[in-house]
Amino acid sequence: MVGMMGAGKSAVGRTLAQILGVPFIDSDDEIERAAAMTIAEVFARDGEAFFRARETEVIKRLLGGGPRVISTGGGAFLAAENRAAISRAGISVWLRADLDLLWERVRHKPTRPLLQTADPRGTLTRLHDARVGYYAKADLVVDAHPDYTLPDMAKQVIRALKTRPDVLEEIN
Ligand SMILES: Nc1ncnc2c1ncn2[C@@H]1O[C@H](COP(=O)(O)OP(=O)(O)OP(=O)(O)O)[C@@H](O)[C@H]1O
Ligand SMILES: O=C(O)C1=C[C@@H](O)[C@@H](O)[C@H](O)C1
Ligand SMILES: [Mg+2]
Repeated sequence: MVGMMGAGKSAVGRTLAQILGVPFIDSDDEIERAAAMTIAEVFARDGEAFFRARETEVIKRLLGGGPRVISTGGGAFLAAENRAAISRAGISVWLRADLDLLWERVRHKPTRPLLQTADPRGTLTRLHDARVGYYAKADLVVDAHPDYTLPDMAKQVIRALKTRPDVLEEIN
């Protein structure tokens, strides 16, 4: 799962993995566990570049396992190295959500270090505009909508996956 903060990568990914009966792993959670710190603490103590290096390591390691759903962090798909690793080992799914929905979902949580600015909505907008071209490189896209539940979203992802002949057999 790739896409912006608040798109639902973690929540939809977890539901999707349950439906498919495969493990679910979240790269942000893995980084927090390995560092024994929150992402905000990693950013504050070691900086974003350090976080990005750990993120690449974690994603490459997770991609080496068996069939699974991996939810990445919102910035992961920006790096060409990560995109290449993901497309070698898996299928990327962009959860596309518009800014109003993203903002609605991130505004109440102070856990995202990149949004700790004087104008978080403006920051979210700038990040979105700068990133959308990278997310568009994903293999598949699924649109989020305020009325879609997590199972609705997971089913949309499955429907998109079924357009891929290489996964059709595995998820039937
Ligand atoms: N379809 C949905 N229905 C209801 N709530 C949702 C849905 N998708 C996401 N949410 C909620 O929106 C919030 C943000 O979702 P989530 O944490 O999955 O985003 P994310 O893409 O993983 O963001 P990040 O890049 O910051 O990790 C969560 O509280 C989640 O439960
Ligand atoms: O969009 C981003 O760059 C980020 C999203 C989160 O998932 C975390 O990976 C971190 O807060 C950075
Ligand atoms: Mg997440």
